Amino acid sequence: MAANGTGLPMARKPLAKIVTEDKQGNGLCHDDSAKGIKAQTIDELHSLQKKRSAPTTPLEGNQGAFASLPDDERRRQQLQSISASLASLTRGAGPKVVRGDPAAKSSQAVEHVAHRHHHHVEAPTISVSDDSSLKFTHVLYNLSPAELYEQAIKYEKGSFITSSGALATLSGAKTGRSPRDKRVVMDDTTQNELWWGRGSPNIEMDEHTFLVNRERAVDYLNSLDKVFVNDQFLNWDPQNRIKVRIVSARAYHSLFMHNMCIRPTDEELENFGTPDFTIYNAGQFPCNRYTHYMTSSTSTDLNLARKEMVILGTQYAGEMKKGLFSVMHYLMPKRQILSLHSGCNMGIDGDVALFFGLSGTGKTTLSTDHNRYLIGDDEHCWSDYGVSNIEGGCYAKCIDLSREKEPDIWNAIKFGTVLENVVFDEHTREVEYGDKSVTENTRAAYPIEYIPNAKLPCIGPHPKNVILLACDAFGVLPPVSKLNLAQTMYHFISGYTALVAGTEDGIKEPTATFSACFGAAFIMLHPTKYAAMLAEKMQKHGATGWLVNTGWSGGSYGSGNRIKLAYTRRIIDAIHSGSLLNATYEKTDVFGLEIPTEIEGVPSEILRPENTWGDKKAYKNTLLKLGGLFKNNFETFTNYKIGKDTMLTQEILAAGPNF
Ligand SMILES: Nc1ncnc2c1ncn2[C@@H]1O[C@H](COP(=O)(O)OP(=O)(O)OP(=O)(O)O)[C@@H](O)[C@H]1O
Ligand SMILES: O=C([O-])CC(=O)C(=O)O
Ligand SMILES: [Ca+2]
Ligand SMILES: [Mn+2]
Repeated sequence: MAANGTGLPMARKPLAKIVTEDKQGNGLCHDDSAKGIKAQTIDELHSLQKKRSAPTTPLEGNQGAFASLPDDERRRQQLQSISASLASLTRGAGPKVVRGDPAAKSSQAVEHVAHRHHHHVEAPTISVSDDSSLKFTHVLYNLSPAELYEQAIKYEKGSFITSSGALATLSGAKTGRSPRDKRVVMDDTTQNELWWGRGSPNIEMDEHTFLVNRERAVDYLNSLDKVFVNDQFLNWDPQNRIKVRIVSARAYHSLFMHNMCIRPTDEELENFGTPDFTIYNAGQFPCNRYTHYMTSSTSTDLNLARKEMVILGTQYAGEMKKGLFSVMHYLMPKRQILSLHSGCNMGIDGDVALFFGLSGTGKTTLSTDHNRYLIGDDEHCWSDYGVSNIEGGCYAKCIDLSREKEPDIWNAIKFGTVLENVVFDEHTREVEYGDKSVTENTRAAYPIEYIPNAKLPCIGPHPKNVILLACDAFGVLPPVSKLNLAQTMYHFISGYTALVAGTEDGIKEPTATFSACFGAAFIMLHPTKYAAMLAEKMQKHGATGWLVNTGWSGGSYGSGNRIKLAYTRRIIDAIHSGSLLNATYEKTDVFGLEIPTEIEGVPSEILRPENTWGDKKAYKNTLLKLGGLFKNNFETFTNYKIGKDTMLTQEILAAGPNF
């Protein structure tokens, strides 16, 4: 490289000016012919860059809360509603809210409104004005992904654009959910309705303590220059759709929920009205350990009567997603609709499969299948009309993600996708999916339409196959077994897996876990309520149950290996196609499972776990050990009746391991 004093390589010969011919054939230098811009100043030039969003189409008739109102009035009412959401319960008014970014000069004081509320709560109202009532809270309302990217990159440390266009973020000290910090308000209604006590995820708190935490969150949010507000929907079944509002402090949280909940159209947003449920996410701010019921600085609090959730002391975005899922687990069964921690997809012939399983067992991986339509990866409802996804996006684990094994998920990680806690090359911004430096629970959250064969709207007919996924760290469960109804219910209630590290805070090594209904952390009623509904629906619609081990083979965790994803996919293919239903079966000892002798594309010897173990004695001991763990776990359920059918209850009790 030649030195020329500029640090740039020296050109050998000056390049000739590029000359183009105009119509008259005169040689013209192209940069002289460029027309001048319209702007006179830099500010004017910048103002040309952004076009005002087109006004949304006026509605015919009086279709919603805000229909037939002039635009200004509608926007004023929207702000009023947000101010009402953010109102302190101990002061007279909601904050002065103004729409737009505080950094953009033009938004200042244009549309501001303060909500005055009529008290329903017996809390002291302090009429003297305090400083908080003097300031404005800027509301960034349903921003677009591009706007949220800019907010995140400008203001949130640890936000970067990866080489594929995703937004890399850090969730802070918590990189998984904190189930021990979940609290649910116990009142006269919930005391009788919900599942409390041993084994239940619902740890009680009282209404007053909830209000203390709510006030803490609201005061924190109002002390900020700006908050993000998302108004969105849950549940693709239009009859049972829920309106949710998420108030948060971070662009990361707003983009995450934009992706995970159902995104309203402009028209739906105009008519949104009052939300059915509101989340106050003040995750950067801890709860107060002096507050009753608080056992750490993290608290995620559900109040079903107030239809509110408060988040303090954790920025892990999955808390919002799973908090809303808990709410659905309460609301839907009241309407005779079964809520499910399951993935769901549909074949070209309309055959629907549900994939149940605890975190990391393969719901997202296996429901995302290039040969089938994806209905959803994690949360569904099963009503009298079929299945519907609760969410509008997917939340995939991305540790060791590979383009070859999971191409659809790989390709979904592009502009708009939130990538949590991944490590990337500081220069190329290429993500190193194998890197666990921040956490093992790295995640990608993307809108469901980023999967090319997503089924939109995300609904489908009644399921034909119900696949229970277990990631068996002991390596003794067969790769696949066919279940009768009683066995399906037994395994559904047991909810066995080896919890893969990371998704729940504090778990570092896989261990055997039992989690009723494959999601005890999110259910609100007693597990037998959901189980009875599942049995009734499976029976009525003739669905077949399967148990698929996506975990170890040839030995336990540490000595055996995880079953190859390619084999699991062949097994799932055989379930979908119906070919496995007609295979030849033999029965296993201890668990009494029906296992097929062969499946196309899968080595037959792995279908029978004991074949794959070198040490047969160790196999037998491990099998008995796991059987014992199942028995112990199920003891708590032996006193419950499952549904109206006493026969079924007896059969379920007998469907467990026998030795
Ligand atoms: N045989 C297998 N079957 C399924 N998944 C496998 C298998 N082997 C390895 N895996 C890996 O296991 C993980 C399964 O995670 P997945 O995201 O599907 O979990 P999930 O059930 O959706 O959990 P969550 O409810 O936490 O989202 C993926 O990282 C996948 O690549
Ligand atoms: O909730 C989360 O953080 C991830 C998830 O899907 C689960 O744990 O089931
Ligand atoms: Ca998932
Ligand atoms: Mn999940």
